[in-house]
Formats: sequence, C-alpha cells, structure tokens
Amino acid sequence: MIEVKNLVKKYGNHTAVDHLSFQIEKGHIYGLLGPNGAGKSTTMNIMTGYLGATEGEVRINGHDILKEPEEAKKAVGYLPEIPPLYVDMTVKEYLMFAAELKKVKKQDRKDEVNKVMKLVRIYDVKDRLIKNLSKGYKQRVGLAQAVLGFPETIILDEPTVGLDPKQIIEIRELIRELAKEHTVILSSHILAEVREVCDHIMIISKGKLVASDTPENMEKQMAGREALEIETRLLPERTEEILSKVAGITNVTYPKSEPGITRALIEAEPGLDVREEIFRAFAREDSALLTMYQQKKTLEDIFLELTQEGGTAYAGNL
Ligand SMILES: Nc1ncnc2c1ncn2[C@@H]1O[C@H](COP(=O)(O)OP(=O)(O)OP(=O)(O)O)[C@@H](O)[C@H]1O
Repeated sequence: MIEVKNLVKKYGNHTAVDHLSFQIEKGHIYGLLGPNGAGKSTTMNIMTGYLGATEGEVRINGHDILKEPEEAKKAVGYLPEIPPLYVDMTVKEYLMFAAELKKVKKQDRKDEVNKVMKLVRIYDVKDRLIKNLSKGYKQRVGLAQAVLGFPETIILDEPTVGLDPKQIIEIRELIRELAKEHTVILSSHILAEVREVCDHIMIISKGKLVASDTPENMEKQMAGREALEIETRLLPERTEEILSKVAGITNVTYPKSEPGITRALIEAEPGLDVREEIFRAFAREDSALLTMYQQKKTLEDIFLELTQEGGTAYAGNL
C-alpha cells in the first residue's frame, strides 16, 4: 500500500502540489488525471523518491521514501515521462544494466531480463540499438525497465504520450496485462485514456485532489446535479405547487418557452433520481407532462467542471 500524506511541493513561490493526500490499495489500476501543469509528474517524482517534497510524506508498505529509500523503492517501478534510456545500448544490454542497478541478483538477471522482454513483447528487438527503435518500442523498453525486479506497484507517467493510435492500443493492452500481477498508477491529461484502463480515477487540479472515485461512482455522484427538464400546459404557479410536493428537489427555474407551455428546469439533491416522483405528483393532480428529459452528464463534463476556474466541488469520496 502507498500512503501519500499532506504532500506539498513548492517551486519558489509556485505551489505545484498543494496538500495532496491519497492511498493506493493493492490490485487496482489508478489514473491520476489532470490538465497540463496540474502537478501529476511532480507528485509521481516525489512518490518514487526522485524529488524531495516541501512538506508531507510518502510511505510505501510502511517505509518512508526519504528515510528508508531502499526498502520503499523496491516496491515500485517507475516509468518517468521521458524514459531514462541509454540509446547507444542494445535493448538487452540496457535492461541487463537496469537490472544491475535495481540489484536483481547476478545469477537471476539474464532470466529476469528475458522474462520481462517477453512480457512487454520486445524480445524480437533485443539486439537492436535503442536509438533505432520506434517511439512505441522505446516506450516498451521503458516499461520493461519499470517492471524489472517485479515490484508490487508500477508507476507510469503519461505512458502513451506521443504514440500513434496503434501504439497507444498496444501499450494499453500491456498495462492491462501488467495489472493482473501489479498495482498500476498512471497519469494522463486525457480522460478517455484513464477511463479506458483505470478502475479508480483521481482528478487533480492545480496541485489539489478534487475527486477520487470509481468512474461509475463519479458519474452517479454528479448525476444529481443535472437539470431535469419538464414541460407542461399548466401555469408556472401551478407547476411550482405540484413540484413542491416532491421531496428532494432543491431548485426550480423557469426559462422562456413557447406560448401556453411552461418549461421547468429542476435540480435535485446529488445522487437522487426524482423523475418517478415528479411523474406521480403530476398524475395525482390529473395533470399531464408533455416532456421530461434528463441529459446524462458525461465524465468529460465532470472533468471540466472540477478542473475549471471556480468549478464545482465533488460530492463523492475524497
Ligand atoms: N523544476 C521546476 N521548476 C519550476 N516549476 C516547475 C518545475 N517542475 C514543474 N514546475 C511547475 O509545477 C507545475 C506542475 O508541473 P507538473 O509537471 O508536475 O504537472 P503535470 O500535471 O505533470 O503536467 P504535464 O502533463 O504538463 O507534465 C507546473 O506549473 C510546472 O510549470
């Protein structure tokens, strides 16, 4: 388990990470999602011991990343945004070297490097110089380096950035494959990417955690904030009277509509679906509803709302 507690990172006057706290449990694929500059790379660099924090702590399986770096680092493999590849080495030479740095026992190195190369499907290019590989293959070599030593958790910073669509699909497949045996944390500024592979999303904006939940819960939590639209032939006063009998409605507005029609935009408590109750309330009064329409809020809407200036706060887990 990884515990990030009250992490702060300041660059001069600029606060890149602002009191960030979260926990990473075993067996999930976490997505750290945020616009460019949100503080994702800084957070990952601190979590993996590449960068010191201004305040706060990171514990990996109980070991403080700064005070007990060896123990802590053993449990994580890291693929930084720009993979640290020695491009004049062959794939195999580089991975043997990386295995040595990671203190994989000498007698196990060859086997482990072979195993990892097969896992990320670079065995066929093992004798090629890294500089001659495509970007997708270079990324796989970086991934292989992160997997070496078979750490419990693999942290990947923007693993598909700069890849073409086919390479993106391949890397995603590899990540899913890795997730069978490892906990995976990846960062991205692309929502579709995170939704595609992750089962838990943490949205960060300006260095702060603004939401942390499963994609399904996020959609559910925000659903109550959608305005439900109804139309009737009743006057607004009468519509208001009927709606006042429905529990859970928090606000009703009456935008302009065509003559003889009342349009009402209804907001309800987060997570509460009031559609059936509204239908029954009008039926009890023998009044007809002409339309009832609820636009489903997508994760894109949620992401934009949570990360824009003056955006709404997330009502779910944090
Ligand atoms: N070494 C540094 N010195 C000064 N400011 C920095 C430094 N590194 C990052 N920053 C600033 O800190 C903020 C967070 O940067 P970070 O790279 O962590 O964001 P990010 O979410 O990973 O974005 P990106 O996807 O663009 O890398 C940004 O405003 C960035 O300009």
